[in-house]
Amino acid sequence: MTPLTAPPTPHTRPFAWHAPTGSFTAQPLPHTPPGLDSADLPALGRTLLRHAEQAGAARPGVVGAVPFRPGAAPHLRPVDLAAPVVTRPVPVRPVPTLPVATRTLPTLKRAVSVPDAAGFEALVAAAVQTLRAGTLDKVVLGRLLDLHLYAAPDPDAVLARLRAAHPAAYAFSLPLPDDATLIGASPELLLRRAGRDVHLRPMAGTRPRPADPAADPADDAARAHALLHSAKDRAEHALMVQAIADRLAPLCRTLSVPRTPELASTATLWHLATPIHAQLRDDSPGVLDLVPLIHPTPAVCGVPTGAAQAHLEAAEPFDRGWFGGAVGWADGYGDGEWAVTIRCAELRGTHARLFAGAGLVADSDPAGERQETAAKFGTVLAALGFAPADLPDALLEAL
Ligand SMILES: C=C(O[C@H]1C=CC=C(C(=O)O)[C@@H]1O)C(=O)O
Repeated sequence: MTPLTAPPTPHTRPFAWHAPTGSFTAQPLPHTPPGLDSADLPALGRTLLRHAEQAGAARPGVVGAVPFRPGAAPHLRPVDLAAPVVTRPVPVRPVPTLPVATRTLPTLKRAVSVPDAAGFEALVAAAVQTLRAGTLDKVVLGRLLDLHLYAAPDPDAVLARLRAAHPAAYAFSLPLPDDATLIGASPELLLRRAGRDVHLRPMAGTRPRPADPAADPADDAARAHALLHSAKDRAEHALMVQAIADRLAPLCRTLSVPRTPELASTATLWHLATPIHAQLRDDSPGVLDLVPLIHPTPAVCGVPTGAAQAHLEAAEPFDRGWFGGAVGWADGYGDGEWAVTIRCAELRGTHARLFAGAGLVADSDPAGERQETAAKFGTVLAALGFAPADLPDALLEAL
């Protein structure tokens, strides 16, 4: 097993993308085009695709991330998608057992959550009042967890562990400015465009799985069943699907939206998911036109979008940055694949900033929603070496 420490020089690390449909890594091409701070995703994409072509790319492409806040600048880089693309599916590998020597690494100096556990529950309770008053139908409240570690985690080793534990996820590692890396394993496909075919799989509704689902399959199945038949979760899910379908419909020749959601599992959580398939009316909207149309979905923001955004601006005591945005790639034909940036962290030296959110409706329970965010932090925590059954007290208090 690769040790968790001793990272290679961050700016030489490529973008890595491991999706159920295929995997690749791509080194950003050297670039100096102006306008890189543009918030206009399609225009920025066109500029960088031209640049990739001029730099001699055989298959010009862009990779990067879109922040949560609409209007904030994306982080996009030109790449050559020709050589490094691997189209076969990622092999499903068993979760590795860590040797004892690495299991205890990296040691935790300090853990701080914003808001802290009590603060988050208070924000949920306040949001529930607003939801009951009827001005909002749903809002997704986020938290961050700052870990200060004695040793800097190696992003490549963290990504390898995320992939091993979540083989069906969209696992990514994106070098950011200031030697930081955005890393995660998102279960949620924002959208994939291949010609006129567009696929989405939005998620809302969550239940934790037992610590070892294989050891207690009946309990695991009962939790999944409870989620699938929960009126609260189904209502929250339906709001989201409707909002996404409404945004897509004007561009589509056909739009297939199943009436009932399906169950989706990660290693630790059950979710409700709806696979949506659309056929575009024409070739003109590329994936970089569609991302800003769909984002932010009610899976990360709320319903109605404007009121939910205003609520989050006022309530969340931190800037989400990339959390709740989108991460992925696009090519010169307008095809590409983007995941919702959740179950993620920013790694910067010995500092790891993790993010998690929970979708709230009028009958949400503050303690339950806080526990849900703790379970969602668990994706990256485990990849950093913090096993759920063996969390340090300082971390337990912060969760
Ligand atoms: C916002 C997150 O998850 C979203 C995706 C699936 C289920 C969710 C929920 O049940 O609240 C969230 O909408 C997160 O992981 O931080």
